[in-house]
Amino acid sequence: MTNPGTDLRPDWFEGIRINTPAVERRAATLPARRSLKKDHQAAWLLNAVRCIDLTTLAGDDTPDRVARLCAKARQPIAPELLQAVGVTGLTTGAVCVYPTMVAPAKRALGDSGIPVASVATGFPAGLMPLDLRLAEIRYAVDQGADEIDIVITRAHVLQANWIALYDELRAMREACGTARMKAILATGDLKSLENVACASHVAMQAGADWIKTSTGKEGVNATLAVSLVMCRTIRDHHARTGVKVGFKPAGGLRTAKDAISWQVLMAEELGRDWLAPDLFRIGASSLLGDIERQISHHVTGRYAASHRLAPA
Ligand SMILES: O=C[C@H](O)COP(=O)(O)O
Repeated sequence: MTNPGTDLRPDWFEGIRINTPAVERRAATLPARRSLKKDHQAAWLLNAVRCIDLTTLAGDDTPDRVARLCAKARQPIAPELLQAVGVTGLTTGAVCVYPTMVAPAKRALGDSGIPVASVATGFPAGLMPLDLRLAEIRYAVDQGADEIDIVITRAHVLQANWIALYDELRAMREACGTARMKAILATGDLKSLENVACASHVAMQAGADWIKTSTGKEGVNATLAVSLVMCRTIRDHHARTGVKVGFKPAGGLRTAKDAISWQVLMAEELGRDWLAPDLFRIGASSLLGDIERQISHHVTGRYAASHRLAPA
């Protein structure tokens, strides 16, 4: 399902005020929430794996590196561990690469059904003429990308130019064709939580299928406070339109604890529907290692019985 979007509706967000200390207090409690029973941690970690956009976005990426990444996406956790917990067919949610790496990724993923996401629109800064940014989207789609992770023009947000932001996002949405679109807000560049909320609303109104925090290249990337604000705008958009928009935190997520904290956020703020890859992705280049270590610990300790591994 794709988000059809709406007309630009500034009245949904203009004048929005955010109580930053309250947001930060609430975000700080999330990693320790009891809503996630310890007994079920392995299942939550396995769920995180299926929601990962396994990413390589480095200047020295090669088709060989991308092929290795795709092999990991197809088999993210050692088969003997999965066997021990009675899980089969686990893959990551997608792989995420630069546009010139889409074709090698498609080849390496074959008939696995794992989607290829491509960044586009002059990632990470987005400071290119719009026609070139749109051409880059069309190139990535032509190469076989199933999902496009676009970056917004931060200046439009900083100048509160919502019409310009909406128009560029609409054009990007159209260039994506049948590919699904993730709108990267680069929240670390946006100066305030109010700006994050306004940009989130505009992106959803313009038809973004997911809103995504960061490129991984900003000084500050995904934080729980920013994610909380974005999730509440998703909730608001859903209440107004009935459309469920997904969320993708990205940048700096490296630990199993991070994977759990963000899932608690999704479960508590948006509900269980937002714990599936259609509505939740974790953008990460180096999160799998720690998750696999923790699952290994669970398997070789007291979590080996598969009946204990269904999500709580
Ligand atoms: O979209 C994904 C990010 O670029 C990944 O950032 P990371 O390398 O900090 O995990």
